[in-house]
Amino acid sequence: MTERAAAGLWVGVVSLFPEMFEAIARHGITGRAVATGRVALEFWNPRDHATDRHRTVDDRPYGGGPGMLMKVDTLRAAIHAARQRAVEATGQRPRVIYLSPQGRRLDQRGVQELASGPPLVVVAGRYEGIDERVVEADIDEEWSIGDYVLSGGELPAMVLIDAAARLVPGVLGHQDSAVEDSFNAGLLDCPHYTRPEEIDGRRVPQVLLSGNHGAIRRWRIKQSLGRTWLRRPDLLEGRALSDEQRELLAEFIEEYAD
Ligand SMILES: Nc1nonc1C(=O)NCC1CCCCC1
Repeated sequence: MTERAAAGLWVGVVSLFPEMFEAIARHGITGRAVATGRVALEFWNPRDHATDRHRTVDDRPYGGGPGMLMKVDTLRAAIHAARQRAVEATGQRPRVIYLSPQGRRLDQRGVQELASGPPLVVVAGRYEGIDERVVEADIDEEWSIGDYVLSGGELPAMVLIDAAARLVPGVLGHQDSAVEDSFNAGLLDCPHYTRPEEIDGRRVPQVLLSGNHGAIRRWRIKQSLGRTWLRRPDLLEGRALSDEQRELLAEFIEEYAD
């Protein structure tokens, strides 16, 4: 029996392919978050607002050129319906998000901002996109998951929802100490190991088998800092390190130089 919880995150999704979202709504940590009601997902399909016989949801671009755009009236009807439902369900006006390569680059800080704010309505584009006047009139924020072009906004929407869902209290069973997390947040993860103790002659670092939890904690912080220094030094720029973190990073660098 899954316990019911108040939605820590309410997301309305506007998409022509709502069934794609089963990937996050029906599986794993996010699936359990939805099943327990910690994350509420509701869907609006512009096609359901089409009034013509062919249920048209695309339209030709002014100025010609290849491809189509999402039809304005069916898209706007879906956005407005989702927005209204957000207010009914949460008592708050939603933040309406559009995913596109033209948006602000999503990172963990951005995910934290979105997860801790008002309910979200996420609009997934298709074809060549949406009319700029809909962006101006109905979209509050445009976000990008990276500098590449996908076939639709559904996968970016799922990336955003997945990352935000993990920040909802109770979604991650193993909520570590918040303080530790905040200190190590924004660093690359340390290496992880599980059985067997040896793979092709490669052994698990002895410290992880020692049962010395203090040494294990320090080793993991040192590895996170060291990997960040090696692979993403930009994440360390301007970052305040604790005395312990500075010592551990210095140790890593010294050993690396040897
Ligand atoms: N990259 C991205 N980050 O967020 N979205 C992205 C994207 O590539 N989206 C494709 C969509 C954009 C709207 C028109 C149809 C294709």
